[in-house]
Amino acid sequence: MAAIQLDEVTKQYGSLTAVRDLSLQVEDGEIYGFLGPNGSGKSTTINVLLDFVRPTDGTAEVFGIDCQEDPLAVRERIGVLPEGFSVYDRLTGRQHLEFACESKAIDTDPQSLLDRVGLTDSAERRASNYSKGMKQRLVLAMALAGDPDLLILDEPTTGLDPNGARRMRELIEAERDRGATVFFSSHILSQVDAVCDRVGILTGGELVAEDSIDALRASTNSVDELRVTVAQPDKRALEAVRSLPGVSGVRTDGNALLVDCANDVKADVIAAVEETGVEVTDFSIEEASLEELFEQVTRGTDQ
Ligand SMILES: Nc1ncnc2c1ncn2[C@@H]1O[C@H](COP(=O)(O)OP(=O)(O)OP(=O)(O)O)[C@@H](O)[C@H]1O
Repeated sequence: MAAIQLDEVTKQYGSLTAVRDLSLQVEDGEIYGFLGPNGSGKSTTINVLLDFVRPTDGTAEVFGIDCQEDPLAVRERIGVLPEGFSVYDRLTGRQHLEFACESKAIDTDPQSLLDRVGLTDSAERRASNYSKGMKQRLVLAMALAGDPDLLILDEPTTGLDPNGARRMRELIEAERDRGATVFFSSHILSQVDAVCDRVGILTGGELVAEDSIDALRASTNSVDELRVTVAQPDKRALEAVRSLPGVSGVRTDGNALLVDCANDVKADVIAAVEETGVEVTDFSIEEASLEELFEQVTRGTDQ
């Protein structure tokens, strides 16, 4: 059974369509990155899953339970880091976790949850004195209480420094290893690459692409940079590469040729250099950045 099943979900706010005809399925045990620029409908979709928002049309299910018909049963299966999370200023970190464990009727040790999110030393401090990143980790610890089957994280890496973002990735992976499904939204693409099994890209409320990042890279004609190091730089090699179809630019950097080329012509580039009698001593590939990939997929939408 799918962890999340959306069928033709549409949400309209008056004349504005925030989500249009959205169908997607997240498998049990998957890490799914829900990507899109600001205002593309990510939070609206998450709010439909949580029944904070009623869809105008279509259905949403979590582990086969209808999100609108039985939201409480859905809530029992999930842990949530909402977009506009807030903390209780007067409670300490530990008290937050005690409250979360009590309200979920579980006897997990709050300390173990605080340890997992790196708040061990701040457990007795009031949350009002926490930094934004610490508050976010605290809310995340509350979401982890009770080992939910599905974690829904709305922009979990926003506001985190690189260390915090790395820790978040590790935590997401640990949750997956435990057997949980993780569904998280982001517009910071470089932070999802390493962690997602699949991504869905939303623009203007519509799903415009869905696949693994590698497959998305292969399916768009994103331009990679190939660095070909040669024993002896030679003008003939430069000309031979420049005339190849699929090559959009060539320049030299010391003993290397830097070639902007489509994914499927890299072998041709190396062969063309060798055919001129120039020895290739090394080569490496700089893949198109996720931002470029994202730009390609979402191009033409007016966000
Ligand atoms: N309660 C509401 N009333 C009217 N319009 C809304 C409401 N909530 C969201 N919208 C609109 O719906 C669209 C989608 O918003 P949503 O918050 O789902 O996008 P998002 O992808 O989560 O954006 P962000 O990354 O900025 O959080 C936007 O145009 C937004 O202005």
